[in-house]
Amino acid sequence: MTKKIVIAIDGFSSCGKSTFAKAIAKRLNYLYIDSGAMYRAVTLEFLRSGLIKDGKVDTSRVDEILKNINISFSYDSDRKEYLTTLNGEVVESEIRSPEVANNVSLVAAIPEVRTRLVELQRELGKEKGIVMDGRDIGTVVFPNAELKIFMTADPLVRAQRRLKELQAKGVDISLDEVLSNIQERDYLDQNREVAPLRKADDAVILDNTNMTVDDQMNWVENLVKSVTM
Ligand SMILES: Nc1ncnc2c1ncn2[C@@H]1O[C@H](COP(=O)(O)OP(=O)(O)OP(=O)(O)O)[C@@H](O)[C@H]1O
Ligand SMILES: Nc1ccn([C@@H]2O[C@H](COP(=O)(O)O)[C@@H](O)[C@H]2O)c(=O)n1
Repeated sequence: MTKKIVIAIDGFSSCGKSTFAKAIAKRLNYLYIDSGAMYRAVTLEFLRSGLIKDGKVDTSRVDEILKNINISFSYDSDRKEYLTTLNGEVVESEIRSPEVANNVSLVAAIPEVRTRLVELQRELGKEKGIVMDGRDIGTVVFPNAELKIFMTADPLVRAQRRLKELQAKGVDISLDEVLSNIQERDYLDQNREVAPLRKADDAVILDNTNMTVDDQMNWVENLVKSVTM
């Protein structure tokens, strides 16, 4: 009999956290939660409400909007995808837009936003049997997670992977633009005052620059066994 655990995956932008987290969740039949999608959904709502102008957030209406926001996830078995829902609307492609990517780290630095989302994330993980990826999952959201992984990869390799993905979706963007967004988000995420991106002391580092997803699954197998048996 194996015990259900919490697996926290943190790391830099676009290094493959969600790809890896989804594969682990599928293997273990666990719930997968993309905490970045929650910050992206809040950013989309702020943009739609006109709260973000010239790289600044009008903080006077943040509390009011957060009070009325509803974010949830569903698994679409036809598309074999997890879909993020904002106030009843599936916003999976909208939250991946360059506009959201360019503003999300600004929004994620607002303490009220983090308080609200951490509360939701803890609620989702209270039954365990969950893999959650993000920036502060092992340090703040689930400091007692049984398995913590901190992911990294060469920034240029990350940008090339992301570019390929965006181009396949028909997004017109250059490698330089993708790379500078990744580097800017890494900088803002590591240097904000509240819950900055950092490796938890008890996290295991995974650099997947030269690894396939299958290599990563082989790498994690014994780690999972060691904490679930
Ligand atoms: N080991 C790998 N080898 C090659 N490509 C990969 C690997 N892991 C993930 N990818 C690809 O890299 C891109 C980014 O992966 P993913 O979206 O999982 O990253 P992420 O860390 O969750 O990103 P974000 O920080 O934006 O949420 C995707 O196109 C994915 O298919
Ligand atoms: N736990 C988290 C998760 C994400 N963020 C912020 O959201 C941005 C988007 O996340 P992705 O995982 O989709 O890249 C990210 O750059 C962070 O600013 C966060 O702060 N905490």
